[in-house]
Amino acid sequence: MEQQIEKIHIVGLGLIGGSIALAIKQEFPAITIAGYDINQSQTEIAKTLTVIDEIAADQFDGIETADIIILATPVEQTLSIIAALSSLSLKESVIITDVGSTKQKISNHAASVFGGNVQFIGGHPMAGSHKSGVIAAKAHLFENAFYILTPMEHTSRESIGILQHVLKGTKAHFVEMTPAEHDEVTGIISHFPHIVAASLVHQAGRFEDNHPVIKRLAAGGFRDITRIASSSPAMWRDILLHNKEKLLALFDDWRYEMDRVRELVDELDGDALFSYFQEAKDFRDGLPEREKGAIPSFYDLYVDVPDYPGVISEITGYLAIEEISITNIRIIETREEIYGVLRLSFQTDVDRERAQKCIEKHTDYKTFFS
Ligand SMILES: NC(=O)c1ccc[n+]([C@@H]2O[C@H](COP(=O)([O-])OP(=O)(O)OC[C@H]3O[C@@H](n4cnc5c(N)ncnc54)[C@H](O)[C@@H]3O)[C@@H](O)[C@H]2O)c1
Ligand SMILES: O=C(O)C(=O)C[C@]1(C(=O)O)C=C[C@@H](O)C=C1
Repeated sequence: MEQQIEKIHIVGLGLIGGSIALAIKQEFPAITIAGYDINQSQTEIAKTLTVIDEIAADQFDGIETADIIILATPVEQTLSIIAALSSLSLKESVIITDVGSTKQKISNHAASVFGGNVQFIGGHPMAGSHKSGVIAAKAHLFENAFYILTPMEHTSRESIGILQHVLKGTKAHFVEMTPAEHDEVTGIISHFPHIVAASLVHQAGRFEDNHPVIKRLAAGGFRDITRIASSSPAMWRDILLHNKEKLLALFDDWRYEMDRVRELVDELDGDALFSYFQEAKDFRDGLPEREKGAIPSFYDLYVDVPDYPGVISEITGYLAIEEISITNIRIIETREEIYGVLRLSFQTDVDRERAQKCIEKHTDYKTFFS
């Protein structure tokens, strides 16, 4: 790598900015990472957790000496930061990138603001969480995920190589596409599903007056499909505002889809309904699990546990001793006799395997995962 990267400046120290900082630091401990977040407490937590080495007093404090600038704010904020950056004296060789979930507006804005004078490379790690904030940041958040890059026409291959090298610690797989293709694809597999998740929650909420028990009865299916409805409202407001055209087309497509299913139900067409679910199952089961591409947001481990008070804290206590973090825990089945099944969810399959070994070491509870 020709250019020596000594300092990285990150604006936005939340889940993604923090996770990228941790991943870079893990791979390149000698690189200095300075960071700023508009929420002072986020900045302070990031420093306390050594996610960053230096606190930038404001968005651009010390940015003139940065080799790489990473914008990790909600996408509407990214636009205004790009505009502000254009009037600063930055390193001639500086590389600027973002992590936004939308690319067209950001890339067009960067092109109009920077022209060919700055190496701007749009970026989007296709992994994350419904959680927000630096407290949720993890170095391995992007492991095995796709990291989409949307370079500009004048972006040099050398700059792209440098950025990919610096981001090597993410253990993500880099793929390049145009901003337009990016917004279309992510509209289908990310943005619109978030609208659907939130709409299902609104629908349940509308029926809660007549059925107050709805919240208590909401089980795995509703919880699974609506998990992402717990994501950051600010983030998703901005994403929808940035991807309006693609999403309007998807609303039309969704209406067609709902009318199609409605008709099958109305006609009590059992065969067609069976095929409808079978084809969906085949597609969903075909999603790549462990290779490149779609990765499960969580890796689940099932534990057969005796149904007595304290069994959950017993299990989590053993995992805490070995510093194995859990992303979710739930009793998913209570059998007639004395047993229940705990479903423990982990961010990676490495954590899951460590947990399985830990539980088998400390207990005789049966564990299993698919
Ligand atoms: N959450 C995900 O799963 C995910 C995945 C991939 C990409 N992204 C994208 O990453 C970006 C950040 O998302 P996140 O999940 O880290 O959200 P987050 O809420 O965890 O972090 C965003 C941070 O930016 C800060 N911020 C907002 N405006 C700012 C400004 N003007 N200057 C400095 N800091 C500012 C906020 O205080 C917050 O701490 C978004 O553009 C999002 O679309 C999110
Ligand atoms: O894992 C989650 O909770 C996510 O929603 C992550 C997710 C997505 O899959 O839609 C959300 C936004 C991003 O731009 C990329 C990934």
